[in-house]
Order: sequence, then C-alpha cells, then structure tokens
Amino acid sequence: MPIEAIAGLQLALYGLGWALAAVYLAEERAALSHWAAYALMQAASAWLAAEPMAQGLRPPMASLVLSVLGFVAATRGIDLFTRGRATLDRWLLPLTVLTLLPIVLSALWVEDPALRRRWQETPYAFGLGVLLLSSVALLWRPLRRRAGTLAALAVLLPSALTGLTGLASGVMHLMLGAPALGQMQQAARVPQVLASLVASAVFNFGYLFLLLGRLISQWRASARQDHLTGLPNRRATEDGLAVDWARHQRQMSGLSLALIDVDHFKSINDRHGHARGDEVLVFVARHLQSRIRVGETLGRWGGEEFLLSMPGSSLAAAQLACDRLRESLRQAAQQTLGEPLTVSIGVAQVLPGEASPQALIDRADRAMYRAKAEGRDRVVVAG
Ligand SMILES: Nc1nc2c(ncn2[C@@H]2O[C@H](COP(=O)(O)OP(=O)(O)OP(=O)(O)O)[C@@H](O)[C@H]2O)c(=O)[nH]1
Repeated sequence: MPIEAIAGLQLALYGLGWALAAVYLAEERAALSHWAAYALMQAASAWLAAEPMAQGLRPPMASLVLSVLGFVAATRGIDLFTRGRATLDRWLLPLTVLTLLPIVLSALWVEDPALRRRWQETPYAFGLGVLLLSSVALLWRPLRRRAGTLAALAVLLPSALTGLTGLASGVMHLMLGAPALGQMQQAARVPQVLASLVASAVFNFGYLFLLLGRLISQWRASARQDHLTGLPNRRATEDGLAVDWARHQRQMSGLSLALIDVDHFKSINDRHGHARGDEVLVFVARHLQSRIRVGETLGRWGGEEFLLSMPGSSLAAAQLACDRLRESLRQAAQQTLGEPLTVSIGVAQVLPGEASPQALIDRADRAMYRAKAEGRDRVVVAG
C-alpha cells in the first residue's frame, strides 16, 4: 500500500472523529464541521495522489484542489474556533480562487505535461504557503489570548512549517525543470509524507486538547451558575461568602450579609403560571445584580431567595443599601412587570467571635422571617 494511502487513512479517521464531535457538540459545531471537512478532504487528496505518486507521476488535479480546499476549511475552522470570524473572511476567498484558478485552467488547456505540472504545482505550493503563513500570522494573537502561548505555538507550528515548506517548494518549482523536480519529489516522498503525518497529528491533537480545555472550563463554570438567572448558584455563593469571611477574619474589614426573599411569590406562579414566575425571578436577579456595588456578591440561595454578601459594609450601611434595593425593585417591577412586587430582606453583620459564615446566615435568615412576619416589603436587621 502506498504511504500516501496510509496517511489518507489517518486523516480520514481524524475527519470521522471531528464529524462525530460536531454532531454532539452543538456550540462548537461550526468549527468542528470545518475540521471534519479539512481532514476528509485531505484524506481524499492523499488517496487520489497515492497511485500516481507511487508510479513517479504528478498528483492529479483533483488531489491538489482538494488539498487546497482542505487547508482553507482548516483555517476557517480555527477562525471560527477563536470566534474571529471577520478576520479571515476578507482574504480567504480571493486567495483560494487565485490558487485554484491556474490549477484548474492549466488542467483544461495546457497540453504539454511538463508545462502543465509547473502551472499546477507552482500555484499550489505558493498558494498553500501564503494561505498557511498568513493564517498563522492572523490567528497567533487570538489563539494566544484564548489558549496561552504554549498551546498557540503547538497548534500553529505545524501550519507555519507546512507553509514555509510550501513556499520553498514553490521556489523550487520555478527554478528547476520538471524532470529534475520529479526525481527530487520521488526521493523526498517518504519523509514528506511522514512529516505531514506528524504535522496533522499535532494539528488534530492540539485542537482536540484546546477543545477539551474549553469544554472543561465551560462545564466548571456552568456547575457554579444558576441555570435560570445566570447568578452564582448556592454552592458558588457559599464559596464567595467563605472568601469574604476569610478576608474579614484576616483584616477585620467588616462583613454584612442580606437574605432577600420575594414576597408572595407562590401567588405569581398560581395566578400566571410557572413560566411567568421564572420570568419574574430573572427580572429580580437582573435588577438586583445591576444595583449592587463592585466587590459585592449576589447569588441565588434557593427558590425565590437571594443572598447578598457585602464585604466592608457596616450594619447601618448595609441596611441603607438594602432599603434602596428594595425600593428600586418595587418601582422597577411596577414599571416593567406592571404589577406590584416586593421583597423582604434580613440583614446581619459579623459579630466579634462569631464562629462561622453559617451563624451569620442563620441570623440574617431569622431577620428575614421577622420582616415577613412584620408585614413584608421591609428590611429588618439582626440584633
Ligand atoms: N417559577 C418558579 N417558581 C419557583 C422556583 N423556585 C421556587 N419556586 C416557587 O416559589 C414558591 C415559594 O413559595 P413560598 O415559600 O410559600 O413563599 P411565598 O409565596 O413567596 O410567600 P412568602 O415568602 O411568605 O412571602 C413556591 O411555590 C415554589 O414552587 C423557580 O425556579 N421558578
């Protein structure tokens, strides 16, 4: 079996892997399907080239065209992966057309085999070189920003080296005659295919690792986020509070905490349905989030209950801030939702010698229940 066919098999397997990933990962589908197209086109290109190359003949026109289109798809895929859509669009199409045009036209009109070979392989080599090197230059910054220097270097290096090889081979096509070039190509066949096997492995595994890294950090973030409101969920809120607590313990900088509970929320669900209840919760979360100060943390504590951690705030300052929140929410709800919506808030401040954040939460909770018992729509501070 010619070595090009083995390389084609490897590329086809990468292509199937990316295609499968594209089916399952809807968010990354655009980039993944481009990489699947890249690997499958490269595989087809390698297979088409296998027999003629084994016999010392030039690769057929379709093989060159598929190879160029494959690299274009790979580049576009990286661009989509780095969310840099606009960067490459402008020059990718003209460059592809400029590369493919002489290859296709000479296959149709140039009779002399030696001349045809030059007219096909020279633009192929230069086109590939320019395409890969300019995409490396454009993608270096966004990729480094998103994935770090080492990862960007690892995944762009194969493209850079393949691009440089393309340019060098373009120069050789211009300078050498077809017979000399044919002999050289035949002699360099095996190392060239081996190099492309390594380059495609680095490329594919490099992006696989980047993809995994992105997925893992997304999963980590979503495990700490409340699905409905987008606020930190209870676990993340507890962690945030623990950090504020530790800072207070170290610096005695003060820490106040508020538990904010929507009044009569059940009746919203009962009257307008659960979906409307969800909308109201999102509204409350957004409004509160937009009004808190930098350094404060708001999280969803439970159903219609939110926890606000206010590091550095005295009890009086926290009470005042919470009263403003309560009043602004009431007004905003009347304007936006068209119906009255109020909250009851319990506020507590860390006491000297208090043992844990849980004790603070318990006192804020009791204050919040007093606010409910005293008629709702008010702020009560823990004694
Ligand atoms: N739509 C919606 N409802 C929720 C969600 N989480 C909890 N709830 C509902 O919130 C309601 C809370 O009701 P209660 O604990 O009785 O409190 P309330 O009606 O707000 O009354 P008070 O707190 O006493 O003012 C329950 O009916 C829950 O089903 C949610 O994510 N979405």
